[in-house]
Amino acid sequence: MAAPPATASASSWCPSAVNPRAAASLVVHAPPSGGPRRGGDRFLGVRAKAVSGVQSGAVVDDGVQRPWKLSDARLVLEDGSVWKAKSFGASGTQVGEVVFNTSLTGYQEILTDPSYAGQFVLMTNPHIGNTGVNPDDEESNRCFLAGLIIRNLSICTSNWRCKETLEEYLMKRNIMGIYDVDTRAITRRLREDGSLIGVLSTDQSRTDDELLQMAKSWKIIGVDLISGVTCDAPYEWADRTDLEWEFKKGQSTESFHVVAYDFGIKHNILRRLTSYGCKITVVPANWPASDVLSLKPDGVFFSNGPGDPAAVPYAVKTVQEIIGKVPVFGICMGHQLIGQALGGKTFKMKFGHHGGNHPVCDLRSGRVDISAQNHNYAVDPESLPEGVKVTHINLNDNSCAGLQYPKMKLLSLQYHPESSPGPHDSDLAFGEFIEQMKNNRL
Ligand SMILES: NC(=O)CC[C@H](N)C(=O)O
Repeated sequence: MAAPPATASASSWCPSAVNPRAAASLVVHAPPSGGPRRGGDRFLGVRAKAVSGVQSGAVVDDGVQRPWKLSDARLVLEDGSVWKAKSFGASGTQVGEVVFNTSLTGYQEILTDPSYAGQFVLMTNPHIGNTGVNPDDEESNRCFLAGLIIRNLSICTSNWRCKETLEEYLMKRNIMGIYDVDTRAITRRLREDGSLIGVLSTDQSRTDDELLQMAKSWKIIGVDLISGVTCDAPYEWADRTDLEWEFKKGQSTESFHVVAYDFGIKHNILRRLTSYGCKITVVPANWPASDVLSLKPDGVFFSNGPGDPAAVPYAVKTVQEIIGKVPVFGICMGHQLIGQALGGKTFKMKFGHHGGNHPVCDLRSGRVDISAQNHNYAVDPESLPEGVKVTHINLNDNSCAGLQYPKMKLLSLQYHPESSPGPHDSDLAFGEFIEQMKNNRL
């Protein structure tokens, strides 16, 4: 393992100063704290019970005896950078794509969003874990992501809904987490070089080179990740947003039967559709379009989901067979599949959009919403046929954030009107889908 740069200082860690691509060799980055910091390492005693290999006894590292461990995990990125960190949650070795999420909180919803399958989520907010975890904020029944990367793990939890700590939660679900790593430096690198594949390991017997080779030989583009997260069989969904939390005024009087394709669906999409008066049948990603249409639904919903939309031609074909026959609404992966089904192209973005603070403009009204986003791919509007309207753009980079094709009674959004986590500004999009189904009845 190469030694940290001799002149390691805050500025020498910035990607332009120490760029492993330029150096063409492994560059090791020590944890930013370099040892116990106020609060942070009092935590070691608490963690010792849960995490194997972390003891509060003296540790000899680099020939120096200290009462704490400098690091017990490594994140090795495909560009050759090695980031030493402390582990919490599961131990082991895991490969995935590293993306950064700019939400201030909502880590539990992020952990259970199936669209993160195959990815490590790095939270840019430095303080994570302070609200613990509760049974109500799950966005699916499992954590599908590769792991969680954070700067500081809160030493205590203080929320009236908290039932367990973030660490206990990750341990139970066998998900790896690391903290005490320079998340800001990694984020700057991802912004400069684009999303990177990484390997996270607590296994000291593996060399940095081995982990680097693992990262370099792993692929996420062109892989069908939907089949690993979709449900096995159809089911009915009837839960609405709890009245305690409901912010929509007025009760829905009319009821609509919606079939929702589960490409990795988030629970809050189902809750919001139900709150707007929908009765929902959820079907697996490979459910035949003919079976769905034979149910004579008022509308069909195409959900969010992980991975590359170009890697799931079966789903594109399904969308093609349904659009134009009944009103449809797509969110995120659903939006991308609609784009492809219309004959358009999707492409991989440099580092994607992940966070609850993305400004989106509805070009029809000029209204700007602050939105929740989580995607690495986008629809190329130039590739769409005439008549398809780009209704929304992301104001950070002008990328396509929404489509409408009145001829086909079709609406779609690249971002997440259901939020969870994130602002509720775009909730009215569900109302637009309802209006579309209403008008189709007339
Ligand atoms: N949230 C989602 O549906 C993600 C869509 C797609 N997997 C992407 O990364 O672009």
